[in-house]
Amino acid sequence: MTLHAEIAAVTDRVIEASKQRRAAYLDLIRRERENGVDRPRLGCANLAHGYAGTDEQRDEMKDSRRMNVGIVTAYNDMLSAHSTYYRYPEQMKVWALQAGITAQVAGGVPAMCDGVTQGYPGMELSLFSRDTIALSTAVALSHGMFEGAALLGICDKIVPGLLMGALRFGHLPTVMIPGGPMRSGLPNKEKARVRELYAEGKASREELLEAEIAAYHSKGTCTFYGTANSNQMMMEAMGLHVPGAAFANPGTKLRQELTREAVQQLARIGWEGDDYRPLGHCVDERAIVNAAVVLLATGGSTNHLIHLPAIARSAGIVLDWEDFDRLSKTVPLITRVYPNGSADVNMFEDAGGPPFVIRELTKAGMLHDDILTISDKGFAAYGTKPDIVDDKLVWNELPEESGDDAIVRPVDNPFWHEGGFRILTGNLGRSCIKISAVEEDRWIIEAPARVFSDQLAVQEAFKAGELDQDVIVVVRFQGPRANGMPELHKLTPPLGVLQNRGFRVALVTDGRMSGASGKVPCAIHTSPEAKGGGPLAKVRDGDIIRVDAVAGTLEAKVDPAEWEARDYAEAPAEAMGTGREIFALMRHGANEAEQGASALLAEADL
Ligand SMILES: O=C(O)[C@H](O)[C@@H](O)[C@H](O)[C@H](O)COP(=O)(O)O
Ligand code: SF4
Repeated sequence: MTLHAEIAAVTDRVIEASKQRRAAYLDLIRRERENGVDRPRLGCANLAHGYAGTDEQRDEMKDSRRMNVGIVTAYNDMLSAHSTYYRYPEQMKVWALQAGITAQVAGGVPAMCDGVTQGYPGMELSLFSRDTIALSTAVALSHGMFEGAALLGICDKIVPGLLMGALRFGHLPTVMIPGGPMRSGLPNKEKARVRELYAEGKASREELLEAEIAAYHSKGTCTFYGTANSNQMMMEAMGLHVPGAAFANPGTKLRQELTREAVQQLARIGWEGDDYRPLGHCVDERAIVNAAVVLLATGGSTNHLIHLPAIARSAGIVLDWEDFDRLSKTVPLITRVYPNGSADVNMFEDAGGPPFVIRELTKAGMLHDDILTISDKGFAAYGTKPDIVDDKLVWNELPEESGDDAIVRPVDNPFWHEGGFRILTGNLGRSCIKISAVEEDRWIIEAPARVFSDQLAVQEAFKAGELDQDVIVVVRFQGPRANGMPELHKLTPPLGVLQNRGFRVALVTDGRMSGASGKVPCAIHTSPEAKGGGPLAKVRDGDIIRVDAVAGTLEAKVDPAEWEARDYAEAPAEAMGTGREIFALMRHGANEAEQGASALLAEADL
């Protein structure tokens, strides 16, 4: 397969931009393998402490020829997606012994459910929970007791955080182990309809709660194609899962066997054997470009415009929004999964799922098919479908045709000839917009601004009928250094109602939206952020603003001399409560969204 010229050119740009950092990273993980903290170097007391917690396996663990796997788990009952991990370590320890290795829980990491905190103060810890997870992963693996790692995480910031931490131990072979989506409940579009009725006072709270519970009804990942499920698609394209593991439902034989295979595959790629596959070699510039390509081809979450650069930097790789913009102009949109359509991930999986996407993009030369995957079947395996036949895990070729061309299509018959992402630039800064879920007649919005400093005030203004007009809602001081860059997804229903009423509306913010946000045009991640002097701090009510996703511009149409002379609005005081005050260190040190919005990376000069 010949690689598409633009994919090759963007990859070369990433390689060039990463040269020094990547060389330093590869040297670090070489040194860590040769003389880092690991079991052979630990003293007897240290080892005794390390074995005591799993004394039932002490004899096997003392046999240092056996690989010991460190399990890092994000289990909790707050995320429906992660509640499925409850018994995983127990099972994995048994499967490890069967594979001639051992496994221990190296540590747990925190995980926030953005669905629970959406619209509430906890959401201001959401982005920084990613870096907290990275730190917790490093604490777990710093015990030096492991020759491999298994990372149990699925949702939004958890996969990025786990990878950011584990990549600093990139000398270890590492697999990502997903848990799968819950089965389909109330369709996402129906859920959104009831929300809009409630926002208009046409549905009761009881009716809304019933609809929400019918949508989010059991263990497993939510079924919309948001940040969590975008993670799974990207992990497949990076070859960090067992092939095709993304969307098998929890509690099924297939899910169990995929997890067993992950443990057994780790045993096969350990560093003593001749098939050593360290994480830091798997995650290279090509794997990162693969992740960006599948994100764009599937209309994935805009949060990955922040998380993927952060993951990349943790491996010495520099990826920026220009790379995304260029890839988006080349990579076609070949899936329609909510919010970019009405199907959910279970229907996407049944129609062909990630294997279909990977096979089709590979055939079109849009993916690097020579990356080092954790599977020894090679990258082509990620274009095949796992199944249980005669009680055994097998991989089958997919049918040539899509199982449903309203959900997933081949590259030569896409839903749209390009991905759904654009950079916007202008006198309001550098911003991102995802238009794959926005009607084409709303890609250019020009209207008077209404300016807010928090999302609750927007909801109050909506309820008071103050927004019933063409309007560009500006919500500023939502950047990482202001209040932790929360998602403003609770604004989707009121803005959607205004749009349904026929008004021309758009959102402009230095904050984020959810991967589940869709139909309203939103210019997000606007940088430099308002706090500290970004241009959004100059906007005033009534300014005419133009969001133009066709030309790629974001402008306040204000006389330049007046604009120049304007003062910056004062940032609100930093909030207290819900633990926000102890995250000040992460706010104060955060770099720009395009670099990952991370104090961790900024301070470590990554
Ligand atoms: O980026 C994402 O995918 C979102 O953060 C998602 O994880 C979050 O849970 C949303 O809030 C869910 O959508 P609803 O709030 O509409 O249920
Ligand atoms: S997808 Fe979002 S709402 Fe669903 S479990 Fe994960 S974090 Fe929570």
